[in-house]
Amino acid sequence: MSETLSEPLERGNPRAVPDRRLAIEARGLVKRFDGAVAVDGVDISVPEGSIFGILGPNGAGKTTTLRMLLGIIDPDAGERHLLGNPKPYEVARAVGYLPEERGLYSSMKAYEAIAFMGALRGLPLGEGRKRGRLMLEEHGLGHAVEKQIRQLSKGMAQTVQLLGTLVHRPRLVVLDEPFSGLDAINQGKLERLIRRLADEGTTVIFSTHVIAHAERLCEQIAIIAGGKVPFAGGVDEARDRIPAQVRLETRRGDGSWRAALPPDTEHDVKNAETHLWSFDLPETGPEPLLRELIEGQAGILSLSIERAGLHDAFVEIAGEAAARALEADTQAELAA
Ligand SMILES: Nc1ncnc2c1ncn2[C@@H]1O[C@H](COP(=O)(O)OP(=O)(O)OP(=O)(O)O)[C@@H](O)[C@H]1O
Repeated sequence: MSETLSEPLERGNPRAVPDRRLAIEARGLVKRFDGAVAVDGVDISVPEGSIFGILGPNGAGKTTTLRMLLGIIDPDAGERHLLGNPKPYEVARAVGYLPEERGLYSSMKAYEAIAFMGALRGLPLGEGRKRGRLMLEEHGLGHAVEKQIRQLSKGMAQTVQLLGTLVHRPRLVVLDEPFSGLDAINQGKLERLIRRLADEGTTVIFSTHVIAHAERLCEQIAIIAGGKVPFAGGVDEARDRIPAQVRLETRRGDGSWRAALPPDTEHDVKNAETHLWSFDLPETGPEPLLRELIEGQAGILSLSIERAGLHDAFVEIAGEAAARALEADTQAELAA
């Protein structure tokens, strides 16, 4: 039986991993702005201790969804439990939130800014100052401890804000587009930090329009487009929506084994001795195929099975328009 931190929501939770508590459980979330639907019936289940990505283009409804989960705004319909509580603001002290709009008081010193953010989540200021100094040093910003925010680069200020999000040691960390505005080196550092948090048992949910971050980091994702979630589940499960591609080289061009290849197999002859075949891996998997090839003496020269990436899965699930929108967001960010 799946165990939740709370009373299970009425509509059940078919995708929950058995025996794993849920840090977030939301069902049927709807939000309209001025009559226009921004989020249209979103279901999300985030297991405790996991890294969960909300992947979709700008305007898809990522921020609105996160804000509803956190209780910053109320949904027009649907319900959500955050750390088992149907009133998310009641567990605010156990949550760290990095909003999409970055900003710190520019006259504050870096360590004070971190302590201030911790104090907003119930951490005593003295403890926050101590932790702030330590965290800055640990993250290679020891030289910036006493610097005012206005003296820092944009990337450094963003790191300070991220540390302020974590200073009270939240059980759940919610990051809205955390990679935006960071250079490649700092993006790598952030990926490592997110992994470390999860290793320590912290649940991390982040939104992104960059497939690579979701693919590298997440155990589970929700794909969101036009306010709807056409897929929520494991990254591998999403990739398996597309058949793996088989590329086969054989010495022989005919034989009983040909019946094991799908009818739409592409066939090419490299030279009289080498036949090339490419096709979708049959649903029965590689073993029966290999057996036929071996028993039929096809003369296997090489065989590779390439699994689909999350990009192809995204196109399959969300459609080409959404995939193009993701790409455009990434290009726009690079140009900025
Ligand atoms: N406060 C608001 N008032 C009116 N419309 C809003 C408001 N907040 C969001 N929207 C609209 O809701 C839709 C979803 O926006 P949302 O910010 O959730 O998307 P997003 O996926 O986070 O994209 P982005 O990364 O660009 O913020 C958009 O059409 C947006 O214009």
